[in-house]
Amino acid sequence: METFRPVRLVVGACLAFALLPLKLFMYLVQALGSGSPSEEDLMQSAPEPGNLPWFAINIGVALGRFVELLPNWINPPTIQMLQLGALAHWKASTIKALAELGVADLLARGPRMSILLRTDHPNSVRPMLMHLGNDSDLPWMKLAEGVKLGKLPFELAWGKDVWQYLKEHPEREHIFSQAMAVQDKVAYSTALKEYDWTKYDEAIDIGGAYGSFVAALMRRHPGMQGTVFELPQVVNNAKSVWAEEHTDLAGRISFAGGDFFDAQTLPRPANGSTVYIMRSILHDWDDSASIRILQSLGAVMKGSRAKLVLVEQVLKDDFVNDISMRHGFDLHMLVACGGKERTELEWRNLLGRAGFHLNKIYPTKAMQSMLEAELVPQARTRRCEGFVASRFAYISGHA
Ligand SMILES: C[S@@+](CC[C@H](N)C(=O)[O-])C[C@H]1O[C@@H](n2cnc3c(N)ncnc32)[C@H](O)[C@@H]1O
Repeated sequence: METFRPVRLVVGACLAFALLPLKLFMYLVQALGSGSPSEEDLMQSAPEPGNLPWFAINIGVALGRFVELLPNWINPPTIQMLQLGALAHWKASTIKALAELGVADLLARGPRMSILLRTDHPNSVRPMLMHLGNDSDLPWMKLAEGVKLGKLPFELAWGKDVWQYLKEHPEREHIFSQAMAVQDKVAYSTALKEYDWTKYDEAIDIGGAYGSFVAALMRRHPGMQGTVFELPQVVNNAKSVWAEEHTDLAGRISFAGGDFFDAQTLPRPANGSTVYIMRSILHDWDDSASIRILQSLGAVMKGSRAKLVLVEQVLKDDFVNDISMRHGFDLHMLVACGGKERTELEWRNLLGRAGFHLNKIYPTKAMQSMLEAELVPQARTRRCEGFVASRFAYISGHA
């Protein structure tokens, strides 16, 4: 039987009150430091956690986890479970409804509310919340049914896979591609800083949506050429976006439409040093589809010195006590497209099975890491396969 322990209440309340002066102190420092922020400050301010030192980020994360656990000391388990199961959903649904309805735009001239939901804020998360709301809520409701039937929740909800759905609803596809650019706003420039991109003079972004990542990369490295490779209908929109938003990069960018399962349509590397980038691509797909994508990329990289950089999450092996965004996305990928987030070992195995070697993982101060990989020369792959086969024969012989 569950009991509500008064001791917990007292300890929890003490801890909460102990944190209050700290919070007040932080508000005071903020107020003294900047005064009341003007409309212009709010519109232009783009906080850059990428500039914070690692120790500050680690302390922040640890403090955050600690504070997150405080309600567990105060609320009885029944309330906690209801909050997790219902309140969290109601809060999220309200915010997604505000995003879809454009309420923050309507309030722009009124009290300063929900500024990050405004369409015109440089760090607006509105398209991401619109995608997560309108397109993804229904599939989430089909999670239990999907598990029972062994079917993808997205397909149960909409009758087709996410890529076909987006193709048939161009207005939702536009929101989805804009939502992908939100990754640059929440991940800031950390992926651009934590890896040495100067060794490349060409970057080919495979499944690059509207090319926001490659644009930021090219701006940072003025000698770099770029290519956005996408589905034909997306690449057409990408061209219009570049004609409006990235005119400073005109002449250095190319566009190619195709299908990353078909090597014939993929851009080949130029003579210099090329990096193929796949950001948030393989987490959309299960292992067998991911291997097919990697293999078609391997076919065009063959014989060149090109490298592959995946920008993806790397899950920790133990996820006890960690119902974080990372694991939330792991489930979301399953719901939305049958994909998954992967641990380091899973990435290493996946790349290995497709003929790549994972050189190194570069963590960033955002959720994603950069995984640098290169194609293993065929002779070496065959030697490895031979070695594995001989070991297998040896083990079977002794079993
Ligand atoms: C999760 S989004 C990532 C977009 C982009 N890399 C980013 O991080 O902003 C996946 C992208 O893959 C593209 N895509 C899906 N299937 C594709 C295919 N068969 N060939 C090429 N691109 C594809 C989608 O259009 C979409 O833009």
